[in-house]
Amino acid sequence: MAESGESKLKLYSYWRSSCSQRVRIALNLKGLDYEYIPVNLLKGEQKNPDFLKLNPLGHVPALVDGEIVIADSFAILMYLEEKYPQHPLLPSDLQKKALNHQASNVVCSNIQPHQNLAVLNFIKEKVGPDEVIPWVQSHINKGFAALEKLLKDCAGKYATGDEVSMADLFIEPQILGAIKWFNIDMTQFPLLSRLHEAYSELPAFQNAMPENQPDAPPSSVTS
Ligand SMILES: N[C@@H](CCC(=O)N[C@@H](CS)C(=O)NCC(=O)O)C(=O)O
Repeated sequence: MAESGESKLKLYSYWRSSCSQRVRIALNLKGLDYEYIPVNLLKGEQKNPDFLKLNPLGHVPALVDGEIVIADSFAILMYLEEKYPQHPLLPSDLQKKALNHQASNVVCSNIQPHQNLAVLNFIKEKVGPDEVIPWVQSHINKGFAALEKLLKDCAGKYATGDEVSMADLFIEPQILGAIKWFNIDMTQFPLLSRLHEAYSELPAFQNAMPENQPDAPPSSVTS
């Protein structure tokens, strides 16, 4: 909740954006009320001058907290963690904390950048439309195989133990996208498949799902 005298948090988001979904989950877990401001990536609204003032890279998400503007989901999560410590996203155990950073970075540095809209449009145009899906699949498969190995000895109910932590916020949106948009065969990844099932039970994750966002088209509920 916004404290009295403080303005409500604003999240610039796109319903299908996995990076935005990470932040939506964090806000839900921490019980923070926020205003959802849609940025339609397919219409190119991320390149509008007003939005570029918030993030010169022209990417969602961006979070505005009073006078403070932060873009990049990792930076936003770190900010939320310090300013709103309820429901911590990082364990105090140093090794587990490092593992959370590493697993999160597998998704945000080694998988998601390869499937970004601008990258896919570039491949479609310069290489060929048939190469788009194989390109993304190769990066998702490589990253998911690494996550299976990385997490095999430490996963509990969730990625790094029995509490939801930061790695989970990166993993679930990536799995959803892999299944929904990139036709990944998840039977190759039993641990990630099990985690995906566990996340589907949690209201903070359910409410952050793409189809539950105000800018999701009605057809997305069944697609
Ligand atoms: N590292 C950034 C990446 C942000 C990013 O790539 N966002 C995508 C959506 S998930 C985007 O806005 N793409 C717009 C485009 O490619 O034009 C983060 O984690 O927030």
